[in-house]
Amino acid sequence: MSLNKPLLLVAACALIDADGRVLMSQRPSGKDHAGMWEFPGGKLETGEAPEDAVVRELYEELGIEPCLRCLQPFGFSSFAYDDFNLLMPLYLCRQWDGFLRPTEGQKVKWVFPDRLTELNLVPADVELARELRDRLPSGRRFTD
Ligand SMILES: Nc1nc2c([nH]c(=O)n2[C@@H]2O[C@H](COP(=O)(O)OP(=O)(O)OP(=O)(O)O)[C@@H](O)[C@H]2O)c(=O)[nH]1
Repeated sequence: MSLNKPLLLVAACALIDADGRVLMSQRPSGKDHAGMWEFPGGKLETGEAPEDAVVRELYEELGIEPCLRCLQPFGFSSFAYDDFNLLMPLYLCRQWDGFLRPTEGQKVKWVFPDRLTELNLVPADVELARELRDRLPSGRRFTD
């Protein structure tokens, strides 16, 4: 049971490129789960809608601007960390303006869906990565 813990609302996004690969971001040193991989995104600000949080966070972290209409709900993670319960919707996005420019010193990489679960993922993302692997085209048919 996960009683008496604060609920943390985070919104995240799986950016998908023309080859069908998903952008993953590595948590920088000094943060919890440093070195582990996660979807770009972040905490909701007070009163903020999850979609607006995704647009804001992607601009802040990666310098790109997804259009609101391009965010497609995919699923969510509900995960009990030691000190909070995480609730995190995940959106898919295939269209954005601007060029990828990680702004917070974080490493990012494009990953084919069938390789996502091989990453050292933050715990709350493991199930979502499996879902993406199973539901997205592998994206490798025309590249191998
Ligand atoms: N952005 C993001 N956060 C995730 C994911 N999965 C997951 O468990 N989290 C957790 O959600 C929490 C909030 O993430 P965040 O990126 O806004 O915050 P942070 O810890 O980097 O701190 P800060 O932005 O306040 O400096 C973190 O504890 C992070 O580990 C994910 O896929 N994306």
